[in-house]
Amino acid sequence: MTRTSPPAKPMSGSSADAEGRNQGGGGGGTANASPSEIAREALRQLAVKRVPPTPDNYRELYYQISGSIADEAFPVRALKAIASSLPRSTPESLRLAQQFERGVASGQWPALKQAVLALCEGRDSEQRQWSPLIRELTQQLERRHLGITQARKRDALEHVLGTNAAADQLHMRLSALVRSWSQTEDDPAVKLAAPVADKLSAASGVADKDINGKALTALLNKVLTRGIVALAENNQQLANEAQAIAAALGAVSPGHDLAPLIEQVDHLLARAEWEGEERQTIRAALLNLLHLIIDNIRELVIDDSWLHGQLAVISEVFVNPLDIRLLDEVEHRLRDVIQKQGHLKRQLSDAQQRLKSMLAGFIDQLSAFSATTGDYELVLGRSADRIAQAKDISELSDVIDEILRETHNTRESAIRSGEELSSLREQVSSANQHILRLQRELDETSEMVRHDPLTGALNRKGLDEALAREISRMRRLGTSLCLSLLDIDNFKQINDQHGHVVGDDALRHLAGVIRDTLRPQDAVARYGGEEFLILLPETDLDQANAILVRLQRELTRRFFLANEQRLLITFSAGVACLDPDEDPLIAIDRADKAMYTAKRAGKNRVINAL
Ligand SMILES: Nc1nc2c(ncn2[C@@H]2O[C@H](COP(=O)(O)OP(=O)(O)OP(=O)(O)O)[C@@H](O)[C@H]2O)c(=O)[nH]1
Repeated sequence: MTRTSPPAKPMSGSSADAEGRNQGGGGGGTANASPSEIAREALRQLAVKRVPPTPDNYRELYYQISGSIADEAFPVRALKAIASSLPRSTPESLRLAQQFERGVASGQWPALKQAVLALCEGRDSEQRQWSPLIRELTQQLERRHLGITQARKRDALEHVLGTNAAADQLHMRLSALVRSWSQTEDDPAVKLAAPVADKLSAASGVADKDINGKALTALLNKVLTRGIVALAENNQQLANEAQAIAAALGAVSPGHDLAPLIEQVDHLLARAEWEGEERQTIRAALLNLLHLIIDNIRELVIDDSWLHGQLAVISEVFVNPLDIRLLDEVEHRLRDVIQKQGHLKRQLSDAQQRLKSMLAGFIDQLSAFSATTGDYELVLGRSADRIAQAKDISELSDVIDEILRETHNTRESAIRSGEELSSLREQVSSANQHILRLQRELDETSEMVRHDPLTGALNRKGLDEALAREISRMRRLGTSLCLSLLDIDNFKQINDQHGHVVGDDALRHLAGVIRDTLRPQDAVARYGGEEFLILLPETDLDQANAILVRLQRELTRRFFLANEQRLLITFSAGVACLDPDEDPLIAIDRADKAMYTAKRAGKNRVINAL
């Protein structure tokens, strides 16, 4: 291929630009013709062929005539147009556009090639920058910002996306949006609720945030209507506010700005906190008052050991953290104290009344006796005068008769007084005995009120109270309540071999091990001779079974000593869980049947009831 000079354009203008820039060779077909001859011939053919004399047509004919190949012209103008439309919004895109411009200005294909390659690479790397932006965008969309609702965020995003901006501009605008969100604080209310939302999401297996949002709203509604309203039982205003916020929450539609509601909830919670603190203070003051009253009663009843015992138990309750079961126990004990005090007061006033009337009788007797002896003294004085003045024996015999008669009367009266006084003394002593007997009877009955005197476990009355209390707790709190009936194995044998006293000790031992093994909230009652019933609140059937098995193991560790001989006490047990609406007697019956199944199956085992 021969290199030719660029054909001069027939018209002036851009030909100068083209000159010297064309590279590569062109061969002459008319090898001997000079360029000007070829040019002339090309113009002639344009006219002959009636081809429009455009530069391109001229150039084509020129090369046909010369028989050479046209060097491609460097398309400066077109390239400049491209350069002007290159993006320059980011420093990087500006740098690339300028490099491209320099490539065009150089008129050199290699420089332009470099600029185009850099441009392509820049595009690639810009493409790669979208990934972190999209990741950050989704994160910020999910975050809950203080003062920016989700709806507002969606609107802003919609606005940016809806502008049909070029990719780099879109990138720039989205970056700015995401940056503004990321610089906004998190909403603390949502921070608090987040773990709950996560739990709900995990529990339901649904990651949908809308569903979580609804669940959270429902949850908050419950907190307000049940939690706060219950807490504010003595503060109607607080309760009303909680109800009002709950109602407003129920009316919230998607996209609603929650910020004012969140602020109200914040305020409400602060007031509920004060309410709680005030209650704590009142509770502490009431406890102090109760302490004071108990101390005073204790000082007043110096001689009553029973009352002292009861009061000691009550005082103990306040040493430990308050517990509803213990308070229930205190209430029952206080009732017993009040009842006992009432009895004692009545007895005391009866006894006082009787002693008063006895004393009055005694004084009457004394004065009657002294009146009699006073008369006797008068008679004696008078008789002495008459004896001194008597002139003969016959006069004396009248005096002696009178003395004898008065002496006899006085003696009769003294005997009568003595008898009456000793009868009075007997009455006082019998009244005292009566008071003592009453006192003893009261002591015994009060001890028997709710506990079995042999084992210290609850008796039937105590069991009934504990059952009623636990069933109502179960229904109120929706918890589970299990019970177990256990019966000592071969107890008759223990009695027969070691005697009844050892049998009693064995019962006491078992009751002690049960008490030590169970939790404080569990209750144990003696249900029959060698039968015990255990109440296990907040326990399901498997847990109850495991507790009884643990009790069996504990009994193998803690031997019972019968006359220094180690005896292994075992039991068979049936376990049943109460259905919320079930009659407790039916549940006990089910446990009883399971216990008999355990006996028939070989004893020393625990079986769950059907
Ligand atoms: N020492 C003593 N024995 C009692 C008391 N109450 C019941 N018993 C005795 O407990 C025994 C129960 O005997 P059974 O009903 O035959 O039962 P068992 O020997 O344990 O046999 P299984 O239950 O089949 O293992 C009887 O001998 C009763 O007299 C009590 O308060 N003290």
